[in-house]
Amino acid sequence: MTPAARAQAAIELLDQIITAARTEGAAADTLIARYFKTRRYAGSKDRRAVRDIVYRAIRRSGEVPASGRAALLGLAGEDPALPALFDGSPHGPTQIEAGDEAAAASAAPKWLLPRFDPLLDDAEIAALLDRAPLDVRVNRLRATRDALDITGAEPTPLSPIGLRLPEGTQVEASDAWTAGQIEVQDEGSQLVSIACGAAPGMTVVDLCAGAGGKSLALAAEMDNSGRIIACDTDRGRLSRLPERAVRGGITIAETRLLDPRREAEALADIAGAADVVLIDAPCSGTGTWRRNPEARWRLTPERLERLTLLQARLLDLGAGLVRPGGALVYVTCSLLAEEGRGQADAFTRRRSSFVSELPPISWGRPAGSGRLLTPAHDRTDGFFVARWRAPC
Ligand SMILES: C[S@@+](CC[C@H](N)C(=O)[O-])C[C@H]1O[C@@H](n2cnc3c(N)ncnc32)[C@H](O)[C@@H]1O
Repeated sequence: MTPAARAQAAIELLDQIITAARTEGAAADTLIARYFKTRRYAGSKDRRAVRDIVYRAIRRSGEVPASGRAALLGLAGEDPALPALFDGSPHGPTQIEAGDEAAAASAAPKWLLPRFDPLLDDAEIAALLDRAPLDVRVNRLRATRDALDITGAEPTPLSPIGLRLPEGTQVEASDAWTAGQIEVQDEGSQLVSIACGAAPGMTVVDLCAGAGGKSLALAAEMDNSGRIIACDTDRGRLSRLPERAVRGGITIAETRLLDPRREAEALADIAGAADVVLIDAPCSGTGTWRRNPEARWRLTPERLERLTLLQARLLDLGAGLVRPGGALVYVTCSLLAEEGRGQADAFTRRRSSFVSELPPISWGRPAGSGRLLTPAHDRTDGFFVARWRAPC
């Protein structure tokens, strides 16, 4: 492909990504993969170059751009190599005309800025668009961090069970991954799993387990002894957990598919019985923009309101599963006050018999009754974590 044809491909992809963001359609990565599946003439260098342009254009636009062309023209204002590619050649973008719209640069949608946790200033918000490192969690059941020999791997600065790998490492092609010794997991996600305080022999409910990232980490903390009930309403995600558990040598995790709004019925047999309940709640994902910058284009005030209502409902549901004296842990990969400290304060007001306690960790910063990890301060994905002790 010529450089101009790559620019045109980026415009077409950005148009698709913008439409998908408005209509809750497929993720950018999926759209990019589909696009190239039907364009076999594009070699790996072309695909890498187009992908790079697309993601640079996404990262610099906090607001949804008017079109793919506007997104790229915005980027062209900052990258001197791009304007010349609007050359009107057969496969390239048409020439730039006076009045052509160019997307403005910003880190986040304007309506969202006042809703970030007060700890986040402009520099912290800008850092949400930095490039994320590639972290893996070492599975204590299969290996120790010191004994693993992976080219270029460095210990993660905060997590005692993490390794940071060179960008582009093909983790799933490695022997260590095949042997269940490592799992891809951001350092922040490892730390909030440790903050649950799960120990051997416990009964632990992971209420929003997804594909089991944190369930597997909890199982390792528990030395594969006890019981983990991993729940989710998404059949596709939850169905990936058993295979991952087998690879990691984990036998204590069972999955339970929940029917949205009828979760309590499916959990009646374990009401008041769990030593630890983890609620890794669905959220805006503002703490993971480094990996999913287009998530900013998908969030709307209405969607955020639906999420905060669901988080409150899941907290109340989780509270009913904790045994007397057990722990309730609330985690979000959000850096918005209403999904973090606001949600925790509202729960403490609703359920005053649950005593808020600081998570047993030293990383991050206190944020209301919980702690906050941010890319700028901790070099991890953003997380809020809070913890309560149930009444005896
Ligand atoms: C932040 S993700 C969980 C990520 C996962 N714990 C991990 O570490 O990979 C939130 C999950 O909540 C699930 N969810 C949404 N509504 C739910 C509900 N009513 N009950 C339980 N899980 C729900 C979503 O399907 C999603 O998988």
